[in-house]
Amino acid sequence: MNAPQTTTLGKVPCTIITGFLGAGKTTLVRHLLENAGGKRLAVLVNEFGDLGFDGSFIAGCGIEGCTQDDIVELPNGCICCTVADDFVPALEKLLNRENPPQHILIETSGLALPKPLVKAFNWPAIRSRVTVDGVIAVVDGPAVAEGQFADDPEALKAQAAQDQAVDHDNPLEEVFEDQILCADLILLNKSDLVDAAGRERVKAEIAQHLPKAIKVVETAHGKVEPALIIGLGAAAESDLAARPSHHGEGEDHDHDDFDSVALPLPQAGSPEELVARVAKAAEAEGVLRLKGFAGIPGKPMRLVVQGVGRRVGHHYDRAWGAGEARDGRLVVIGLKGFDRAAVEAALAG
Ligand SMILES: Nc1nc2c(ncn2[C@@H]2O[C@H](COP(=O)(O)OP(=O)(O)OP(=O)(O)O)[C@@H](O)[C@H]2O)c(=O)[nH]1
Repeated sequence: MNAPQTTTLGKVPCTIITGFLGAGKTTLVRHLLENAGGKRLAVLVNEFGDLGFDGSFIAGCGIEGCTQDDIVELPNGCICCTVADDFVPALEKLLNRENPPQHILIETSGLALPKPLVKAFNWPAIRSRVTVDGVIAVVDGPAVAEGQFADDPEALKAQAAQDQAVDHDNPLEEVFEDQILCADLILLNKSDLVDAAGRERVKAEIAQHLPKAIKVVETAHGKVEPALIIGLGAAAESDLAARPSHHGEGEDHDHDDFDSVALPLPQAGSPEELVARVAKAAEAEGVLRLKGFAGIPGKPMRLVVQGVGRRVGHHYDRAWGAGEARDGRLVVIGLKGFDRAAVEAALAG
């Protein structure tokens, strides 16, 4: 392959939004769409679970000027591993539109590594047409504060004592590190759930993982001035060496560490009852993320349930369509071998 061009002139800028499961990527994308200031945006959204949930959630938001065509779903698991089959063709399709977007937001799945995606911008088919304007890593403040991505300190100590290069054996930590190491800007999100001391601890933890200083901006519900995110002009595809990764050239990203399943979510008598069931499911060994929707008898709206770690939230997002089956569904993502039986038992009530 020839050396990548470094000019960004005439290219459509793309912002890659990365961040662990449930960190707040979709929330940020919605905020950016709502505050696009007249700019024609399009969104490519990739999910690990097969529910097509994030896409429907963004598309159903009723944002003015944002049509169904502007939201493209890439549901095949993990964008970083399906670059040739899914990502490049989807991007070309957007660029070939009669009225192409002025800026493209790409929301990766929470388990995707951003670097292979940045690299894909050097593919001959697209490299003269698009550039990575910036990679934004959304960090789940409370999850980091609670040590979710911390390695087992005993294991690290043992490795160091044996003079072995310190290698993370924690798939959560590896994904987290790869995501922040690729970033041009980090959003410390869910700042409303962490006190000031906690936020400082999280920043120190982030800094510990980074070889260079990257700006960290505190956000709640992804509310950030869009100009901070859009228009960074990073041309990240020409700057790959500055973005180290745990996963080397040609090395496969090990999805075998994680598992996902879509389960039916039976109706419950009340939102509280449904949330209680989902919260119980969230406690099952190895579960990382739950999201889905269900019907509540007598309610014309569908109820969305979101679990990140053990925190479960809910809200009504839209009315059920006329004749639409009110079958609830829940995507559960966890570490390989998570306790599916316990999840199913919890959901059955
Ligand atoms: N309290 C609080 N909740 C938040 C914040 N940002 C997002 N959430 C909630 O966290 C949950 C996950 O948010 P999403 O935006 O769906 O996260 P995501 O990163 O897109 O999730 P995946 O696509 O599954 O990886 C939702 O219930 C959000 O409402 C925040 O700043 N504060």
